[in-house]
Amino acid sequence: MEIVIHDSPQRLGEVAADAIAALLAADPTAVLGLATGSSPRPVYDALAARCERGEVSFAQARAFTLDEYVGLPADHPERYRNVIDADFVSRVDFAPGAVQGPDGLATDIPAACAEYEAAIVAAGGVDLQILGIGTDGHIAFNEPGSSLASRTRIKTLTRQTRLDNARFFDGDPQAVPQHCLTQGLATIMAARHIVLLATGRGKAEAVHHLAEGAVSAMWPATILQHHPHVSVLLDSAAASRLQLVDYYRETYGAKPGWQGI
Ligand SMILES: N[C@@H]1[C@@H](O)[C@H](O)[C@@H](COP(=O)(O)O)O[C@@H]1O
Repeated sequence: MEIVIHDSPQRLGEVAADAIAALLAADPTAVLGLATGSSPRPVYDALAARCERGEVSFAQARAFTLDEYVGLPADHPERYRNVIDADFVSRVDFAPGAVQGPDGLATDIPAACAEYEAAIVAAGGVDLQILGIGTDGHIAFNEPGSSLASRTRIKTLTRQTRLDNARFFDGDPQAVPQHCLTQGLATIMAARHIVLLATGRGKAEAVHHLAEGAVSAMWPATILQHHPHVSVLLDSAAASRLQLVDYYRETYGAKPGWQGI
């Protein structure tokens, strides 16, 4: 797991955008994993700007989103599919139908989850997965206690996550759906490169567990310690509880410029 610390979220976004641009330059048909939330927005802003300048194209690429609330109407602005469209997909040149997400309105939820897993496999798997992290250490919507071997399924959100996400629902935690569909931890682990972004002191405890804690379903993101290629992009506040912070800064500072993340 590589830890990269920069104080500007824009700089973190550019580091992740560099990795995605390099991937697409090598393989224009690459498969991306997209995350909703505020943490990845600088990545999407950087990529949208590059696409507008003609420096990167998603025309042949495909993408899968991580998770979705169950039961939000198709036109609800907080439906994750609509959020990712507004934050990123509508700002670049993906072909129609190239971006898929779990169907939170499916009548047969287990079948929809199985189909989603099959679609990711049929696309050849995810080459680069963008991730955020919840304050309780969840990734996608894999809450504490999630099976470390889980696949796409329905989950119940914790009170903490509904409180955290109430800011998108006029501050009302009760308005945040109680259920979601989410890629499982094993689904996420199958991605070939994982780039996780976290900023702000509120994420410091979760980031400490992610990088330096014991692997445990109580902190689901810790499963990433078992992945061979994870890049964790942090600001100083999110990195503030890391014991080896000086070592991480020295290591990244001494890295050859050509190497990328
Ligand atoms: N399901 C999403 C996660 O995918 C995201 O990582 C997390 C943190 O969001 P933010 O980046 O806005 O802090 O929020 C939600 O719960």
